[in-house]
Amino acid sequence: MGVEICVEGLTKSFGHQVIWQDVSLTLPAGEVSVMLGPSGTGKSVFLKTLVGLLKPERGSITIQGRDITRLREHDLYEVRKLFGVLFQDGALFGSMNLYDNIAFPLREHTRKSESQIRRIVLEKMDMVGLIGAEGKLPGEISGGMRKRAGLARALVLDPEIILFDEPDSGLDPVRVAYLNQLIVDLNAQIDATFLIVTHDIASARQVPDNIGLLFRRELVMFGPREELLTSDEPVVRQFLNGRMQGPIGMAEEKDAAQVEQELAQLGDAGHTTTPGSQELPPRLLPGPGITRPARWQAIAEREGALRRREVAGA
Ligand SMILES: Nc1ncnc2c1ncn2[C@@H]1O[C@H](COP(=O)(O)OP(=O)(O)OP(=O)(O)O)[C@@H](O)[C@H]1O
Repeated sequence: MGVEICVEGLTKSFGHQVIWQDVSLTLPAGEVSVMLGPSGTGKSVFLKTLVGLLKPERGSITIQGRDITRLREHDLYEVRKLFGVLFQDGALFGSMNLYDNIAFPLREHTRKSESQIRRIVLEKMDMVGLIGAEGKLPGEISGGMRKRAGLARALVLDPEIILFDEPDSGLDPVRVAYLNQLIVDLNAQIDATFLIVTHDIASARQVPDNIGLLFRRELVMFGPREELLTSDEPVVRQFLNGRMQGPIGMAEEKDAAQVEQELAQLGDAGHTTTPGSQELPPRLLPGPGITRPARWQAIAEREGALRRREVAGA
């Protein structure tokens, strides 16, 4: 079972530039959460702060009863072993074949024998569909395969928490669909806590249990998928619909009068619609033969109730 991460009142700045402030959220154990936000709102900085690579100015990050923002380097090293991180480009070593890339954390951080390492590496390569590609160099394979190799490497130390930094960037829609299915299947199989930073709205709609949105140096919302997807909050709606009209501008936020005018022209002033009037798209389910975690029952009931309310209100 993955572990819960509890973030309270977190603030991160670089010099005078506040990246985000007073961020509070709980990533529930074993669930998949997605963090959205316009470019430059500090999503990657958030991931790096969670894993202890960046120090926040204020607030706490509690994992297994310890506030990791206050740990010394040695203790932090231990906590980091709970994490697997999939970086944007897979962060593979170009001169090593996939087998050696994936074996690397085991050789660095454990005393396992080469035969034990072989068993683990092949098991993880099998999970991500890379059996047969052990001898390939990163430069010889596609972007999608590199992501999957990076994911296999993030899995070898059996992490309790996996952070994904834009796993879908640079992939075509079909590869993104396969990767999303792999993420949902993996979460059902290993039950770790997942946090995914993405710009892909289709993925954000289908994959997670929870969604958060960073904007204007704050966490605008964080909550169950169905709450965000049916929200009438103008920033959330603009972002999830990928449109220009709304509070989010090209470089900065827009002024209130302009936003009001745009939303009125769109016939979509957030405050005049019925709360929760947005449609809830279906969730991506684990593939055939994969046992669904216990929480799926509760989620299905919650979403079913919401759909019934939608139908009754239509
Ligand atoms: N080490 C650093 N020192 C100073 N500023 C930094 C550092 N790392 C990030 N920043 C700044 O923090 C801000 C947020 O960056 P970050 O990469 O987290 O944004 P993001 O939301 O992930 O963006 P994108 O969606 O485009 O990847 C940017 O203005 C960036 O320049």
